[in-house]
Amino acid sequence: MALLELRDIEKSFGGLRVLEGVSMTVEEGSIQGLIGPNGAGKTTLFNLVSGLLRADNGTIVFDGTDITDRAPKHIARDGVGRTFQLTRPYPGMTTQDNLLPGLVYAGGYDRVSEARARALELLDLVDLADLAHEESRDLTMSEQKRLEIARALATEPKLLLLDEVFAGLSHEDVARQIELIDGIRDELDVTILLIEHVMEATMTVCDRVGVLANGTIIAEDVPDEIVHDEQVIDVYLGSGRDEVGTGADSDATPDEDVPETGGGLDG
Ligand SMILES: Nc1ncnc2c1ncn2[C@@H]1O[C@H](COP(=O)(O)OP(=O)(O)OP(=O)(O)O)[C@@H](O)[C@H]1O
Repeated sequence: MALLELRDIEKSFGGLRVLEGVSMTVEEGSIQGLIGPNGAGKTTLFNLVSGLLRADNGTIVFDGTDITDRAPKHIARDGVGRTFQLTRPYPGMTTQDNLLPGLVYAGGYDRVSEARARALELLDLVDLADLAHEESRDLTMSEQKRLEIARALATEPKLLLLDEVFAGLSHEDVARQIELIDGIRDELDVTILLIEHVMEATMTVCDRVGVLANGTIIAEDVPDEIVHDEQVIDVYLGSGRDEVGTGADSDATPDEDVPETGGGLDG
């Protein structure tokens, strides 16, 4: 069953047509990737789904309900959680307290004592329980990225939108992040849609991947098909083709750095 369905979504900023008829579905229980050149409109799509922006045309259906014109707070309460590309913990708050607004605002926790207990469980899940009482601004980048995920989970989502949660991480931290995302799907029963430029990680963790370019979805398939799709290679993967691995069974995975590709069209 489709948990999220986008139908013919259009969005312009002034004279700039960013999305020109985007249709895609995210199946319940899946980890779906969304890749595409810089400026293709991936974050714009997240902003539309989470209600921060309004589509000019088209329909967004989440869990059987039309949420196209809903306010962000209602969409969060309906069960769509998200992270932001730039992590932004509440300054001056501990790691644990950073989760409380989400738990109370959208997670359905009225009692602070229960919210605090749930916050600790979520911090444990993202491997930050030891840092629960540290000020969030003292966390490393990798820890802040995991806190960002925990903050999104605090809203108790059915669908989690992850915006570049592998960017800038070491090879080791990328592997840990992949494990975490798998765990969120399997243990919390959360469906995941993720935007990413780190191709090896994307192709490893995702069940299916959609490619956004030129205002539309130009391909949508399992990772192994996407990395061999000529059109996708032309507009996005480009010369990074030989560096794009699909995980353990790939015959083209480099053993040094995790490849990051943003080639192809810019802007
Ligand atoms: N609020 C806005 N006002 C005007 N233009 C915007 C706005 N938000 C996004 N844009 C423009 O829309 C286009 C798509 O931006 P968006 O951030 O969605 O792309 P993206 O695919 O997420 O890119 P990246 O991979 O670099 O993060 C860009 O040209 C961007 O400058």
